[in-house]
Amino acid sequence: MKIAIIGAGNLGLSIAKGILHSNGATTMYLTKRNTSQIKEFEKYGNVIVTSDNRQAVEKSDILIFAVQPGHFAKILTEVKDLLTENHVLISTITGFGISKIEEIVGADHYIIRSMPNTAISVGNSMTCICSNELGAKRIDLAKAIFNRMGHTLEIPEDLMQAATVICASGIAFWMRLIRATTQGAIQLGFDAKEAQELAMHTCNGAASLLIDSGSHPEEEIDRVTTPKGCTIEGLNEMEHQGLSSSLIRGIVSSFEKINQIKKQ
Ligand SMILES: NC(=O)C1=CN([C@@H]2O[C@H](COP(=O)(O)OP(=O)(O)OC[C@H]3O[C@@H](n4cnc5c(N)ncnc54)[C@H](OP(=O)(O)O)[C@@H]3O)[C@@H](O)[C@H]2O)C=CC1
Ligand SMILES: O=C(O)[C@@H]1CCC=N1
Repeated sequence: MKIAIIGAGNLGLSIAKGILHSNGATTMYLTKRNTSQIKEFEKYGNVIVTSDNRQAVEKSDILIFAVQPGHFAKILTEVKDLLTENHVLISTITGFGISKIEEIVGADHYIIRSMPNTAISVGNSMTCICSNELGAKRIDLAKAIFNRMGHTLEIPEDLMQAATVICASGIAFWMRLIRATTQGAIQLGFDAKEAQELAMHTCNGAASLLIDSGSHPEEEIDRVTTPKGCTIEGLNEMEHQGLSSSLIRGIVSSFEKINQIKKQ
């Protein structure tokens, strides 16, 4: 597969690393205006770093756009005359709907919207995807690309903003929970490195339990909470302090913000 990542910033480079990690491309173009910080990627023989978006589009079949929303329309306009019937356009851009993409390049292209997260760099993204009418013919291809780098779920486009909050911003939310757990562990006597090791592997174990068993979180909680024991004591105190409520409120605030950004 010949892949171009237009906008090799935080997310674009995470995708590039995921693709390299999974040997997922025959050639990969990485573009940004200032290429000096990412030249090192050319040490991988099949990677070309350039600021020339048109060259990247001409030489690739799969185009993954990962620029800031304010830059996207200009870039699509810059390359639209080069788009052929073979190109698959995959946008990761927040709040930029399929209809807006079609307005610029036309509806006669395979257009996919995807919402991965930065864990794609280590092959463990949760990626939601949807497509335009024609793009439905390439959705399995897009799923295959993202499944090599984590887990994929096809969703209706009107859930894309919610998916951004849960999956993309979600990385930051879970990081803060891991960090807080680490701070608690330090207070209980572990050094900082061990505290983080304990926190992140326990987090990983909790998610793996649900993924492997398909069980509900409360079932797993019931298996841990000894009557009159320390777990239920801690859990109830966390809830008295608003743990679930603050998480839900944070998610809803994030969603309200994303909807404001979309209107701008
Ligand atoms: N970060 C995340 O976790 C996630 C981000 N997203 C979405 O992905 C998009 C990118 O986000 P993020 O990676 O954080 O943003 P960044 O600002 O880190 O990356 C955007 C990149 O685009 C490049 N760029 C700007 N203009 C051009 C241009 N004309 N041609 C080529 N490249 C250009 C910039 O580099 P330069 O200035 O050198 O050109 C920059 O490296 C956003 O729309 C965001 O909403 C979605 C899911 C997760
Ligand atoms: O914070 C943001 O607005 C973007 C979208 C999801 C991740 N980063």
